[in-house]
Amino acid sequence: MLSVAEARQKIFDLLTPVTTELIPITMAGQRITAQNIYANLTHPPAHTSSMDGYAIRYKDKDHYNHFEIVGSIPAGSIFSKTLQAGQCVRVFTGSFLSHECNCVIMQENAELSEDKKTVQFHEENSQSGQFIRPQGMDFKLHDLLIEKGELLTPRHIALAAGGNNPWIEVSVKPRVGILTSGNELAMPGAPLSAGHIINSNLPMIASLISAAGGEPVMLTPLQDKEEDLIALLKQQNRLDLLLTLGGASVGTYDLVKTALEKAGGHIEFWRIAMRPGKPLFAGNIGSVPVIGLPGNPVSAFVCSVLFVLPALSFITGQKSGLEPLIEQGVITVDWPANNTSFLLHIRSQLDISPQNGHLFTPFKNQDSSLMNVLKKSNALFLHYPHHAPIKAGSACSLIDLTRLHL
Ligand SMILES: Nc1nc2c(c(=O)[nH]1)N[C@H]1C(S)=C(S)[C@@H](COP(=O)(O)OP(=O)(O)OC[C@H]3O[C@@H](n4cnc5c(N)ncnc54)[C@H](O)[C@@H]3O)O[C@H]1N2
Ligand code: MOO
Repeated sequence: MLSVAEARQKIFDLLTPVTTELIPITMAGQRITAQNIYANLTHPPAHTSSMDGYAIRYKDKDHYNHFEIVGSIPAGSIFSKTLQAGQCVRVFTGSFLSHECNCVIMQENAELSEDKKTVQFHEENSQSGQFIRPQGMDFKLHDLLIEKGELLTPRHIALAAGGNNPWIEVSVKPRVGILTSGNELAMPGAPLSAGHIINSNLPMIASLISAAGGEPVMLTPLQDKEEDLIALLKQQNRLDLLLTLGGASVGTYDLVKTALEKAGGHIEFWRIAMRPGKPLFAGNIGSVPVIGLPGNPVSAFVCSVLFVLPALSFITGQKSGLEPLIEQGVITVDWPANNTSFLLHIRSQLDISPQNGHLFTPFKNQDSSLMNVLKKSNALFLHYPHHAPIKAGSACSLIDLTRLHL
């Protein structure tokens, strides 16, 4: 059976990066940059005041009791004169300053004369350059602001926009088809007959795809009927990735793999040495890569973390963010040996505090159908194959799901 790393590499080999598109900066939030973004101007464009007050020549500070006010620079305007000895100019936060203005005194430390033509400063310790943002302090023309492959968070959007980039080249959102099947499944809210359970995987995986920057394409849920599966699979040629859910195992009604082959598709591998998620398969139908997720909700979720999110990163060229990061945490309870050849992903509650660091507690019931345990789990503890029992207080590997916003 393949290891997780081998299976992930085989999935990458099936994938093709999406194309790119040019979109307005106002629409570019949460997208992945397809090109480096550069500064089209310098920011700030000039020396600017960071306070409301008066700008002076610092060298005049100790030589004058009263400074003559020779002008005012409201935001959006330019001061065209050059300050002479003993002169000052009224400034506001963001005012552009000429080069000889190298000290700003806050208005709280200034006393205007009655005729408002002069001002006296009561500030002992003013420094040269105080309350002045030098030209280009943030970035300079042609500076690299954001690299290709970065996720555009609101922080990135501020920088790209501030660098005067009205249009951004981004990766097209990958269209990810989601195909659920099973006679027992009814969508939330649909009439329920005896023997039915709710199709929770479809909403779960759709929300996971959206959260990861993809466009979920929810295909009509099917019954366990091979001909219907074949017909639907044959139509899927406009997707960047197809996820099937359920029917991946060995039961009489686990038809998805054979349906894929009969529809003209190909299975690259089936089964991996992990739990939950052992029956995962991957392949393709025409140009569309297919990942076959197991039907148990927890298995589908864990496989999505380990395989679907990295696949989306690969397709969009995202450099970091969706890869599950393996960290260390300290287990709070004794945990039995892993006597299997499977890498176990144990659902756990992780608590991070400055006093205790990363402490985690696995849930006792690790059944892969339990959505309630999954909801409470913010971490997956990696229990390696053939590992001895673990004592409380030992350091272990884990994946912090909150880092993936899951
Ligand atoms: N004899 C064996 N039986 C099973 C094996 C095995 O190796 N030998 N593997 C087990 C493992 S591990 C898993 S995981 C499951 C996966 O099976 P399938 O991928 O074939 O999934 P189904 O049989 O279709 O469903 C499993 C389980 O999940 C429920 N389910 C399915 N789809 C949904 C959905 N969209 N929303 C909510 N719940 C869903 C389904 O009702 C079943 O209860 O196989 C084991 N069996
Ligand atoms: O691997 Mo299954 O996914 O253990 O429930």
